[in-house]
Amino acid sequence: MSEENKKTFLGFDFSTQRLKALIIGENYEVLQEADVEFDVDLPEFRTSGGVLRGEQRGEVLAPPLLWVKSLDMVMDRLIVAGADFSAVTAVSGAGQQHGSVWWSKGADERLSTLSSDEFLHTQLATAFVCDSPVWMDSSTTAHCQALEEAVGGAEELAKKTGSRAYERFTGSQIRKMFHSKPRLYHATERISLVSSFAASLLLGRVAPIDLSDGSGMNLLDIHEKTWWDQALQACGDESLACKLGTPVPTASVLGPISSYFVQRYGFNKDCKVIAFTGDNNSALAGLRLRSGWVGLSLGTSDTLLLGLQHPAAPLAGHVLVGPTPAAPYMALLCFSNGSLTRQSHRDRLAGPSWDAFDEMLRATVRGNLGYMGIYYDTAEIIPRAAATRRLVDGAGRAIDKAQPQFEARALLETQALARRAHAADMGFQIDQSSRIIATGGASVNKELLQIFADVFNTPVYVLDQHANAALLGAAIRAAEVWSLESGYKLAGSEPTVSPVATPYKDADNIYTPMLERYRQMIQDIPTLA
Ligand SMILES: Nc1ncnc2c1ncn2[C@@H]1O[C@H](COP(=O)(O)OP(=O)(O)O)[C@@H](O)[C@H]1O
Ligand SMILES: O=C(CO)[C@@H](O)[C@H](O)COP(=O)(O)O
Repeated sequence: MSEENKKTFLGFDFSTQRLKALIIGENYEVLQEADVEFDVDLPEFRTSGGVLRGEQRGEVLAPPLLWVKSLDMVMDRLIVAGADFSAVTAVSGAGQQHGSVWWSKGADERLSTLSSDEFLHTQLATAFVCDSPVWMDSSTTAHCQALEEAVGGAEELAKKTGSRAYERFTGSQIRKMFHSKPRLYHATERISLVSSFAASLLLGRVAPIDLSDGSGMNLLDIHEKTWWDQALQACGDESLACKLGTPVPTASVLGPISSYFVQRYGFNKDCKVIAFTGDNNSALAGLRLRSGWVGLSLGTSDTLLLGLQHPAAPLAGHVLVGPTPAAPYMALLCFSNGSLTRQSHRDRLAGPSWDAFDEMLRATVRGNLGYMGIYYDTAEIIPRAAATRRLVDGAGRAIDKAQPQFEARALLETQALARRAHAADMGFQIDQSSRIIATGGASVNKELLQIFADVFNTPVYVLDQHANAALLGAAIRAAEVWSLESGYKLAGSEPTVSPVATPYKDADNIYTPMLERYRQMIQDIPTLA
């Protein structure tokens, strides 16, 4: 194929701690990639782990301008990596779920008239009315209760929207803004999710919310695939539907890339922007989960993902509209104490090196002589609990601390036990015939994956093409949705997986009793009011 006809596809992942970008070719081979780590590369925003703590208890926010500036930066880094933007045929992306971006009046106009001589962040400095509440926010318990009451109870809300009310879901966050900061609510022209906000920057107008990420708001009827009026009324006023815009299927071509990117970076004016979606939704698309396969995303949060053919009505966990026609619905469980909690205890126990931490794990035996530990550095989502710490020895006695190597293994084994116990409670069927497909930053850690394999008594696999399925999924979705619309047949090869950890024969004997001990331990953890 001649250079002029070369077609490439660009994917972004605006996740909690960094912005990642990846260009793939027609065979889905990785050509270039770059990333921007918010805390390190943009210290002027003073984030820790990509977020800021708010004034009120449980508030967790991120400045949207941080994400805008990271896009300016990652584009330059892609150029340094050798990217040829003129070959990019379509672009799509993923974003951390549930977070809301509050655009000020005139946002659409401003996005469509950006000057290519200047950075995006200098031109969008006043485009937002406030910082964005993100998925780690747990400050909206009262609004969750009010939302459930207004629609006839938790069960009714779960039946319609796929989830009972959750603090981080966008509906209760909007309700909080409407009631506690009405001036900001009314000064807002449009409300985006992080994913649709990011798409807006590429599109040059406020982009629609996609149905898959839109189902993480407690506002969408996941059966009818429209906003649910009763939930909208419970969370805002009659202007809310306009502020949100009409949601679109995730496999939608939104339009051509904005002239800003054509003029500044040399994109072809026919390059298409495909709807962006949530990072877990995008991971599901990237992992191509087959029947019996369970996705395990080890990003800032730990999430378990499952493709579904039909929506179920859970009282815990979430059912979302799926991101691809092959997965019309998906199930998701999210644990907030994931990588950042592992990282902070690694620092405390072993210093800032994963190798040193892994060495500690190797110095202990599977089952950890019975030491177990619950470490919630931040409020936990499953089970709903405030930040706390519980450590027990082999006899089940509460202790304050243990030798560092026991604490290291206790943290990881108890995290894996929690994922297994709650997955079982919520109807995820995982047994020896299943496969776990791990992805995300911590999926490079073989010791951690071995623990998951043993605790679940199930082999663990990873994607061969890339450690980050959300990012790869974004680029692949760009390629496939464009191909479907244009009728151009792509060579694109299926992503493949390889085993990285197989359970030992005695895994069940060791971990089944520990599963029961975990269940007893959480009885004593006070749940959030
Ligand atoms: N070798 C490793 N072992 C365990 N965790 C790791 C390792 N390398 C990176 N991580 C974790 O990966 C996390 C980042 O994962 P990533 O998927 O990029 O997060 P996000 O997408 O939420 O921004 C970091 O917080 C770090 O703790
Ligand atoms: O809240 C959820 C899922 O419901 C989180 O999983 C966010 O989507 C953040 O993702 P990561 O940055 O941890 O990948």
